[in-house]
Amino acid sequence: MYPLRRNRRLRTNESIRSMVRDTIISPNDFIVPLFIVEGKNVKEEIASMPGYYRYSLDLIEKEVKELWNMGLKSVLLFVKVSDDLKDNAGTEAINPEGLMQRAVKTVKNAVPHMIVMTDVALDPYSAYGHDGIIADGKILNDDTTAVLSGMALSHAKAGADFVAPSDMMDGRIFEIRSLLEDEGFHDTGIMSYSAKYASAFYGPFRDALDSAPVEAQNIPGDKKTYQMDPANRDEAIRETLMDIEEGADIVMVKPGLCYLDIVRDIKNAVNVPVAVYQVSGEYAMIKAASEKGWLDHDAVMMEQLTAIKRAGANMIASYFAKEAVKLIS
Ligand SMILES: NCc1[nH]cc(CCC(=O)O)c1CC(=O)O
Ligand SMILES: [Mg+2]
Repeated sequence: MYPLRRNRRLRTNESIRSMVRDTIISPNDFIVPLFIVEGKNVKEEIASMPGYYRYSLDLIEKEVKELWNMGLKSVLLFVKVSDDLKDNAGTEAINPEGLMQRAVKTVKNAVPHMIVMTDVALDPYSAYGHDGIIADGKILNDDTTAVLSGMALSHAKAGADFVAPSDMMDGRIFEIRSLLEDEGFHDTGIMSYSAKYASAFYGPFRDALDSAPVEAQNIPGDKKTYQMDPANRDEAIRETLMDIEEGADIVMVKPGLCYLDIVRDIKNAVNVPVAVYQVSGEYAMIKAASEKGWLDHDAVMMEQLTAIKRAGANMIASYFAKEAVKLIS
């Protein structure tokens, strides 16, 4: 009881605060998302993600070497596909000479020990911006998972360390794991976007890849029939436990900040590493508010990353990875 207990004693100065601090951000915490485009010498800033760029393959080499030298150990690759290669079947997604497949080789060549993760989903390849094949007013689940497993296999063949299915079709982890095992890719891991919500915070990402879903064939221009309802909590545990049973090595909660209750629920419920994706809209909010002078950029960035880790994240996919590591080193 007060005055025997005075909580402020442990906050007296930075020395004692650092000794009692629970959560420390380090370069090992991060997965760095990278946006890749065709072309040469391309480094274009994404309008709704100030300070974040799309790179052509020749410049990606230099970028991943820089990341590695900063202590960052993992990248998550996304490709921007030109409109003429998009269709309803995701044909280009399994092209062994596609941009993603070449990107994996480029990164592994440049920095062999960098953990390369690849996005597995049809939306960048879909004429409709959907993560699945569409027909008769529906997103076809099982036809889609058949393509996704082929896509994952082609990434594994290119040298990906982990494939990261971000689509939320049912059963895709099982389909992918089974095909990877059948084809001898026992060591290729799966990081599953297992609890991914139908969030409005993905807007800037869809600008980055020109992949926003459109209304077509009686299907609305949103992803609510496959991504989760932000109102639901227990469903996130069900989704996550199923993906672990189906063979996921790492599970993920996405987005981050608004879903930290889910992160903690899942952290308590599973015994595999939990990743959190601090998504494009979360990045954009901090950039916009700090450009206006309304928030302290670095302080808010570190506070949010710390909160995500404190909630239970073993790793964080974040567009702030480089800036955060620069700040703490
Ligand atoms: N399957 C696509 C995918 N993979 C990662 C993100 C969002 C990432 C971000 O906003 O930073 C999305 C967008 C979506 O589901 O529409
Ligand atoms: Mg699922």
